[in-house]
Amino acid sequence: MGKNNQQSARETKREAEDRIKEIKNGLFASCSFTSLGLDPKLSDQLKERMGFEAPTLVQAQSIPVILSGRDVLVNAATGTGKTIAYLAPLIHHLQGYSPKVDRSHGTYALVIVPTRELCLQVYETLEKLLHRFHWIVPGYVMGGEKKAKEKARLRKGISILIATPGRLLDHLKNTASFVHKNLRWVIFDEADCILELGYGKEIEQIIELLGSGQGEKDDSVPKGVQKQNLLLSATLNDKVNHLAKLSLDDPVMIGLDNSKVQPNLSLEAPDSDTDDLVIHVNKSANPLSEDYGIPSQLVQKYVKVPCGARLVALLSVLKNLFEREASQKVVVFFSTRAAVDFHYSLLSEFQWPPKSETQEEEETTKQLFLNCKTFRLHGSMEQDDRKSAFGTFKAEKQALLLSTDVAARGLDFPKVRCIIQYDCPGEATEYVHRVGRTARIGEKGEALLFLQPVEIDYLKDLKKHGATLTEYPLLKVLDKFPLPANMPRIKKVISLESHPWVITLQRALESFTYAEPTMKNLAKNAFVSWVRGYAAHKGELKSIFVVKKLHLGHVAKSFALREQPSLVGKSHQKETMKRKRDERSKGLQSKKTKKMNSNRNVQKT
Ligand SMILES: Nc1ncnc2c1ncn2[C@@H]1O[C@H](COP(=O)(O)OP(=O)(O)OP(=O)(O)O)[C@@H](O)[C@H]1O
Repeated sequence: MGKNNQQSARETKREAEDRIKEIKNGLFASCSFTSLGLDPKLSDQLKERMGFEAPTLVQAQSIPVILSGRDVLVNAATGTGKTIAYLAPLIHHLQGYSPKVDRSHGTYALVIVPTRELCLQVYETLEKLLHRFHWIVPGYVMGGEKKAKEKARLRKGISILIATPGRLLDHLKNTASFVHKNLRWVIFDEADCILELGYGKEIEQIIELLGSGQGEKDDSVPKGVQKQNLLLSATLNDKVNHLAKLSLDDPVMIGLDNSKVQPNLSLEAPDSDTDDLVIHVNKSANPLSEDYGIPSQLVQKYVKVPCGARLVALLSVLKNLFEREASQKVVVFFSTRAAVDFHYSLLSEFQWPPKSETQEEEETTKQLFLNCKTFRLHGSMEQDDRKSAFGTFKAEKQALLLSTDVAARGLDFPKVRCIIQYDCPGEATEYVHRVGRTARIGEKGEALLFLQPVEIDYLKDLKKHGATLTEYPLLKVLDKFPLPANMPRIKKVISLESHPWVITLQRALESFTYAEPTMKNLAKNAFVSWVRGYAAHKGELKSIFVVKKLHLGHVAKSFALREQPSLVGKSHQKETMKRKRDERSKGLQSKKTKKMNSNRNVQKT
């Protein structure tokens, strides 16, 4: 590199660093945790144990209001510190109780989250925060754990309980020793997601069983000690209206424009004396793009790839990323569990250069195509494997995580530099949460969305929600890879599929898949589930993601298959036969229920 080039590279780096500094400055409030009203011991804990020098803006806005006892609806970008914003005020109150909080008092606060991983994450944060307040006991209950053990823990008493909705409802109905008569706080973290995952009915029952609905407050009790409910997400939208209506009483809205609040909802700005408590985030101080909160330092790109070259493009992008910077973490999102399994096995075993070219060479010269540790995460893994993948990926410095949307919400993996959405996320809210796994708390981050040429209109949908993406220079990246010696040099590549690197890698991938029956089966299952998932896009997106527009032979290529497998796999046949048998015995099911069942078969998370 020439002197001038070196100097301009240094300047660009400095500029980027200055920008990040600027963003970080805009993300934090210029006050202390104590000045927000938190107990000095708790503020010290935040500083010394957690390393938090100052509150973030959303914390500075939320903490005093939550401390005041008002119900609150918080809408703030991903990675801006919402967890502390609600946990700190609870701990502040509980540590000051006299007589002291005791296990025998049962549960005082309940945090409801949509996924098991988020449940564990919030629990871990809570444990750290409670280090100095050992008499306040944290705990969690969630699907996949042994119920008997949870019952025993509940019997002993848990002061602050983190829970997923299904398991919580189960305990509320069946665990007599679960004491919640002192319950004061119910918090819905990722509120919109809880509803999107279909937990609406469970939540209604939970609110009823707990007596935490908005109509059930006792007006004679002062605000500071009566029941208080909080709802939080980066993408609060009209779907949350029902839950808000059900659970929030005269709430303060933080980070919500009036335009986002539905007129038919009982969430009008509180009248007269409480008017001053309605807070609107000052967008110039808060580094968010308009609409859904996307961190402004996030570099958002899309890559346009025809279906038949998708797999090669993914592997090439990943190789380029890890060769550019070995020490980094990347998350790739897929639409189905089977797709995660296939790509995980492929990346864990596929070697490069491929066998045929190195037959004469020593075994040791071959290595994995991607030189990094690879993990997977999805909903049908064993609970222990899920925990271990989540925990290890979190701790690694250089690693790749392949996941379904189970990792899209709330998870805080430190130092993730790039998010790749290999399969489209569906609604823009999901796009926002997936990309939100990077660029957290003012850090740098990149996001790359894979689109087929027929799907390009999806960009317009994202733009409507404030996400503007620029094109990723795929051809330039492909040109960087050394061509195999036996390939003719082509001066001008006409299409991506005719690129010699794409041809060679695709052939090698197909040979690899066909060499192992297990691998081929994984590919076939992934193909079938992917096509079904594609057909399950909802609403307006149905006109963008149209199965009929797909060339299924090319889709097969994207799973390293030479020909298109039958879309009716054996397991699907078995399921269909079983369903028909059940239907015959139960009488005819309604058309609607059948449709719901077939959608469930896609196993998206
Ligand atoms: N005041 C602070 N100073 C420095 N870091 C902080 C502060 N508060 C929180 N963090 C850190 O910021 C990261 C993001 O926080 P958190 O997970 O609560 O974000 P979030 O807003 O809930 O994101 P999401 O919407 O994705 O769930 C975490 O690693 C957390 O430890």
